Amino acid sequence: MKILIVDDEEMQCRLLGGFLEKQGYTVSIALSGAEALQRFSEHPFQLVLLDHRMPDMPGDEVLRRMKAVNPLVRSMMITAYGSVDTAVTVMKLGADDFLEKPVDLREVLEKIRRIEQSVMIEEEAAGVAEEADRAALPMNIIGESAAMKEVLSLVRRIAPTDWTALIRGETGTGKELIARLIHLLSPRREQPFIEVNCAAIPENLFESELFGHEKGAFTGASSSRKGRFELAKNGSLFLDEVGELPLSLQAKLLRALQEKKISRIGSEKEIPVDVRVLAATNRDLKKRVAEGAFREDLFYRLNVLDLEIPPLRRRKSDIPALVTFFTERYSPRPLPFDADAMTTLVKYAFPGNVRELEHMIQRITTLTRGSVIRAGDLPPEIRFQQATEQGSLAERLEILEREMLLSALEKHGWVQTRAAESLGISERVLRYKMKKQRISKP
Ligand SMILES: Nc1ncnc2c1ncn2[C@@H]1O[C@H](COP(=O)(O)OP(=O)(O)OP(=O)(O)O)[C@@H](O)[C@H]1O
Repeated sequence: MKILIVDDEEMQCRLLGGFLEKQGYTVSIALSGAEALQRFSEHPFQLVLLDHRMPDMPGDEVLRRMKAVNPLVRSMMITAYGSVDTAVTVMKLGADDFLEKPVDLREVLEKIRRIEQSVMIEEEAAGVAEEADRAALPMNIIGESAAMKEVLSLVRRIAPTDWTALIRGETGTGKELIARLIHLLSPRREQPFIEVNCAAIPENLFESELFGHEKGAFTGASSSRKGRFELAKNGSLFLDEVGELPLSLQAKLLRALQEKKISRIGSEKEIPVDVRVLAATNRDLKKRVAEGAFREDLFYRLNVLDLEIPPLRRRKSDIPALVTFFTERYSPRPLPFDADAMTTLVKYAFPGNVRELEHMIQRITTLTRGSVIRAGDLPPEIRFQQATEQGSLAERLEILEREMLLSALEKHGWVQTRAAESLGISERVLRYKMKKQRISKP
């Protein structure tokens, strides 16, 4: 992205310009409104950072004239602290965002990256990347809903870069799947994709897992071992559940990300590591930062690209496609869901998101003997939710009965005599109820 900084304070321009260049941006500076307009007419800048108050021309006037040349230019107004009371006023001046002096560099970076993301999305909407969007994905991902289409579109745009991405979303929404997709769409696709589940590794083993160790570095280190950073060399490192990373390790991770070098435990030698880091969390990391449980600097380092995967209940139009997709995956024979069953599923909130749906289909396809799945075949929690909303006593009892039958049968390895005994009914009654509830041994 090409950025123009306009401010009559030269020091301010140089400071900001130097910082943004280090972040990989192409930066030019102009020390007056007139100079800015001159430069703007000569170069296609995509973003302008403008001081609101300049001696020769107010910032908003400069911006107005720039927009006459290029209406798509993005802008941020820099205002003296407290001089413009609300963001709304700045937006009225025509800017996309604003910054207050003294400028906080990290804030600038965060805001610029947000603008970049929104530019990408807009270009997408304008059809710039329509062709790329139609190209098949290198893996099976269902994305029928507008929300998922937007996620996939953003993924296609950011995949070729080396930027770190923070993938946020509730459990089971598909964060890991998206991380793998980013890797497969990136120039690193032939290189390893290495996963680290930050919640699963005990704190005392973490450093060694991530950075490796030399022989004899600690008791039990009988041979030297590469850490996952090294294993991911030239590829991508996926830090799952990054919010669980112990504070003691956050500083070490940050250093590795900043310096792009690591040292194994027990060695002074620095090993360069070229990895792209993708992180995922189902926690509110900003809140963790506020609570002091997560380092703010690490958060900004990871959150260069912010990808949010919406929960399934907010993209219900994906449910039918996912149902078909998983049924085809798990059922050896065609097994359609009737309209009633599908409606029941679409109404359900899926607190466990796509993973819950996947497991449910896996279970149903093995348990059901019929050739069509009906609402009655759905697990009790799904039917029960419906029943609590609208069901009669008889319906609720039926659901409860099904749940009890299934759990007794599973508990007793589908030995009907024992299941019947545990339920306090005869085997004949059990068989009758199983037939009525369309339950058969998987
Ligand atoms: N859009 C999708 N299309 C097809 N399969 C999906 C989709 N989203 C998720 N899945 C499947 O759902 C399951 C859960 O996805 P995944 O493990 O990526 O979720 P997650 O958000 O990383 O979960 P967690 O937070 O628990 O780690 C996986 O088997 C994945 O393949």
